Amino acid sequence: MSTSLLLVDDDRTFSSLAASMLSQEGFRVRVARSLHETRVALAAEAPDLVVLDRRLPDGDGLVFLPELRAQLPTTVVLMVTAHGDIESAVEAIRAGARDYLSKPVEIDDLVMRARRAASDLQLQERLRQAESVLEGRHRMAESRSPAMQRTLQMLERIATTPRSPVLLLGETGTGKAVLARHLHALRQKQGAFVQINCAALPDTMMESELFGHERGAFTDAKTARRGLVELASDGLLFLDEVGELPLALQAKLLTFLDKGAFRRLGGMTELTSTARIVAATNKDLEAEVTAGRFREDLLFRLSVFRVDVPPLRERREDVLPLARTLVQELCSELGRRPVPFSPAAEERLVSYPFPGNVRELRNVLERALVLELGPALELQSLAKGGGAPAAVDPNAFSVSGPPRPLDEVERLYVRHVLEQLGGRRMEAARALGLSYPTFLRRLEENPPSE
Ligand SMILES: Nc1ncnc2c1ncn2[C@@H]1O[C@H](COP(=O)(O)OP(=O)(O)OP(=O)(O)O)[C@@H](O)[C@H]1O
Repeated sequence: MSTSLLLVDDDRTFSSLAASMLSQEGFRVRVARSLHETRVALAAEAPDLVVLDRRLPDGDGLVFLPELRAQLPTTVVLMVTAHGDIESAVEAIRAGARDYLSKPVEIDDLVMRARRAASDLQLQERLRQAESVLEGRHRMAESRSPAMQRTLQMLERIATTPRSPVLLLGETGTGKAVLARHLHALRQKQGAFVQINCAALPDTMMESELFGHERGAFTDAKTARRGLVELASDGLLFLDEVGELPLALQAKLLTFLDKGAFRRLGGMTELTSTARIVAATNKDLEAEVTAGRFREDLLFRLSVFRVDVPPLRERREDVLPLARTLVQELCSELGRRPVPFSPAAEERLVSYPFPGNVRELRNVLERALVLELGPALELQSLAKGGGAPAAVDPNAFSVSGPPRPLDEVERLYVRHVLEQLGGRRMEAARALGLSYPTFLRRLEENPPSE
């Protein structure tokens, strides 16, 4: 999404020239020539950025600033003041303006400052998104099993070491992302926890996402952008599905791991970051090395600390406590009172193999909470198959009601296959004959009802 900007200025020549330059830079620009027009424009659509002149025909922009800030606290304001009027500039900053420009305003300067504000805004948005994705998904249930206890003790020791990389190995849905987050919390660092799925983006986008790009590095690169490696400095960068990282990027990651240094896409300057890298995979990386898809030297480098995350069937003691925690969490999301398990449901839970691990457990519970209406959860669906179906039964898929558009049916089918395979995404992609990135995209177009 491009940044929306409201330019408040009554000088017609200046405002139309500035508006056209800013539009060329990719901003969505509207112009207001008075405070009245500004109020109307703000009510119609909240802009990301406002460039606000002081002297307007029906009032003073600086007097209006507190009203604007109260109405739209996240909108960034650049104040335009008279030449040499330092006092107003200071007052504007105190009242919450991000920056100020003195008259006569150079259009290049205006564009540069607007660009800088926009890139700060995008950064905040990306961090907010990364955090909201994680929120509610990293709460770790208590674990009693010896297998998980060993894993957690190892993480505690690793947390005391400085920056060596960590490789989390385990089947899908075992909680590798949850453990990466836990390691970040144990380290008590100031930096952010940032995560990315290495299969989710095409190669060049992945490079720019990870290492950032300079302005003009490619056609759409209107502004320079910091990559996740920079954003996670003094924090932790979690690379999920690292086995899917393209070979060229594997080389770049290796250089970063060796030297802590990297270059943005299209950049000449060597930058540094103190992000700790934690990678995860459910693939056999040794086999990937043999097949020529994964660099052996990167595997060595990532393997300083290899942590096995046990599948749920090897830690049955954890199933019931986990199930109770997850039910509580799901009930609060659904705005319901917690529902207990019937004794038969508890038995089913401990004997079911959960090939999709904790993710499958969560899915089973969520479905039951929505579909079962009794006073206790029975989890009959676990009794029927005695295990997740080994293959997808296409006959089990039906769409009732009036004819639906083909893409909608396709989306429903993708979801259906994933459910039949107990939430195991890699297997679902394979069953559908889709590449993993394509599968993830289809899935995102069709989010589960969580
Ligand atoms: N110890 C735990 N406590 C609470 N929830 C957990 C725990 N472990 C896993 N989960 C939940 O199970 C689901 C899957 O966990 P997560 O995404 O961490 O698995 P993963 O091993 O990274 O999976 P994949 O390899 O498919 O990316 C998430 O909804 C997560 O919140």
